Amino acid sequence: MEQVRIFDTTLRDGEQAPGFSMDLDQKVRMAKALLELKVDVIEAGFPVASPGDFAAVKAIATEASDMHDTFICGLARANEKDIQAVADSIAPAAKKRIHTFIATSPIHREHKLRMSKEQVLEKTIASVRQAKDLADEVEFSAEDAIRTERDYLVQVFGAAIEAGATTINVPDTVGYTTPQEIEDLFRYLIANTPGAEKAVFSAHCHDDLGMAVANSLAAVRGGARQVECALNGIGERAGNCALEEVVMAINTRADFFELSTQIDTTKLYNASRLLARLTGQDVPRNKAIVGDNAFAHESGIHQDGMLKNLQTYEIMRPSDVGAPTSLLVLGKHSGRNALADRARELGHNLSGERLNEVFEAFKQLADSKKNVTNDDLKSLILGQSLNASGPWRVAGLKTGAERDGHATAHVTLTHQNGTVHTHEARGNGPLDAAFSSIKEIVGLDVHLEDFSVKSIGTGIDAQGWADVHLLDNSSENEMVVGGEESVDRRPRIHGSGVHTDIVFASVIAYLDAMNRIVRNRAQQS
Ligand SMILES: CC(=O)SCCNC(=O)CCNC(=O)[C@H](O)C(C)(C)COP(=O)(O)OP(=O)(O)OC[C@H]1O[C@@H](n2cnc3c(N)ncnc32)[C@H](O)[C@@H]1OP(=O)(O)O
Ligand SMILES: CC(C)C(=O)C(=O)O
Ligand SMILES: [Mg+2]
Repeated sequence: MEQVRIFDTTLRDGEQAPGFSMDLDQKVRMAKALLELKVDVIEAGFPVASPGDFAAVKAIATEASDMHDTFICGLARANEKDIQAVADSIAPAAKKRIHTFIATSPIHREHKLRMSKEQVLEKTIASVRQAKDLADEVEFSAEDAIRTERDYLVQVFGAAIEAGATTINVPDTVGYTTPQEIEDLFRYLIANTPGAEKAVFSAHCHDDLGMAVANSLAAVRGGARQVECALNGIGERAGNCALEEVVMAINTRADFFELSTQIDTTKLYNASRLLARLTGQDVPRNKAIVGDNAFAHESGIHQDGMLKNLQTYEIMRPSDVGAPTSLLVLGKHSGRNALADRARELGHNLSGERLNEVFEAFKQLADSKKNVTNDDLKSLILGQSLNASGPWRVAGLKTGAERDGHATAHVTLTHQNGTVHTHEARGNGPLDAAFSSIKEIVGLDVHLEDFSVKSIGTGIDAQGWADVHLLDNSSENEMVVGGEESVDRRPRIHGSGVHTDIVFASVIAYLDAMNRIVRNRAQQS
């Protein structure tokens, strides 16, 4: 299959965007990752921009001094000083490319460069000629090509090829074009530029209208055989065409494009993360190919499909891009099949009514918590089994603080015989008040001996796990006092509760212990 060259400009166009500046060490580390990715060209910087960028480009060229598959390139305006700076900085590289550019559109010619068409043409020829003697290859770009008159563009490109440029880059500098328009432009340029057969045509698309990748792929359909792109799509303003996206589109839809690249796609994820780490700019969750959600599924229907066949909802394997394995995230959109699958992984076989009960509790939890973790699920299965074994269940709880430091709790309990009971009590705090209400409704004389709450997992929405120990004060269990020793024969009953609200968790725990006492008594009688 014919190959499309991947020209990486993470370290030049990417780095020149606000927030993405890198120092020499960082640029070299990134360049090593790009070499491992096997990009065809690394545009390492704009050497005349600063002594630091010159040194970084030189250090990268030195790193690539025996790398014969990757060109090291630097950017230069169409003037002698810039071109010489690129030549000097890339000198140590095994393969050297000078990239020189000048704007060709009327708005740039008239207002920015203040040059006539003829002057721009002359600069183009002079700079390509100079660069040709200083590197293995010369690339010429007509900045803002998309907004340039087509006949003039053909003239400039023809002159650049004649002067020695072997790559002709057609930038959509301001992200203005559309897929149909750019495909048509490439067909036109390749058909009409004198000497076009001696050059590789290249696309350099920006993302101002969110079409950089689509436009680059359309350019490829129109005959482009080099795509300029940056990892994570970084670059001026809204960024450049995202390297990982364009590469995986060509790769995944080889049936459509009938083309390939030489990129080792299994290195994409790590390279993307390295860039994020070095620049301190996180990859958005929903970023194609490398975002956290690229291979994550929360909705039940998708999870069910994934459990039956991965291809139902994934067009690439995570391993194709070096990403962690697909993730079924449990949340409020998940279904029973995914819940049962995760529970099985955790050692609990849930099915039938039991699965329904846990599922109901899970949905309640998921409504109050973004992600339900394995810890949450384990405690939910355990806690739910405690809470499920009545006869009493918590149906409602409202607590409030009073000015004098006391609190009130309005508790509603249901009994398995279908009755509903409510009671409001005052206490020293919301728990004291809630426990009094429960005691009143259930009608048991108990003593709270021990109580604790701990967090399961971390974060503001972590669940609370409450443990309660009650002493059953019923008459047959009275303390026996005799001689020097007193023996407390009251049974010590334990209860647990789990909830994102710790007051609720405590109430469930208290009621769990109460339920045990009720069940014990029923058994005894
Ligand atoms: C579309 C792109 O991404 S182009 C690359 C953009 N990247 C950068 O600009 C990052 C690096 N740039 C820099 O560090 C600085 O701008 C430098 C060192 C290159 C130049 O700095 P200065 O000499 O102070 O010039 P300044 O940036 O203010 O203005 C740019 C000058 O270059 C001229 N110029 C712009 N493009 C070109 C070109 N391709 N060829 C020749 N001259 C050009 C402008 O007309 C302007 O000239 P003027 O000073 O005569 O008006
Ligand atoms: C220098 C050129 C290639 C550029 O970055 C642009 O026009 O966007
Ligand atoms: Mg650009």
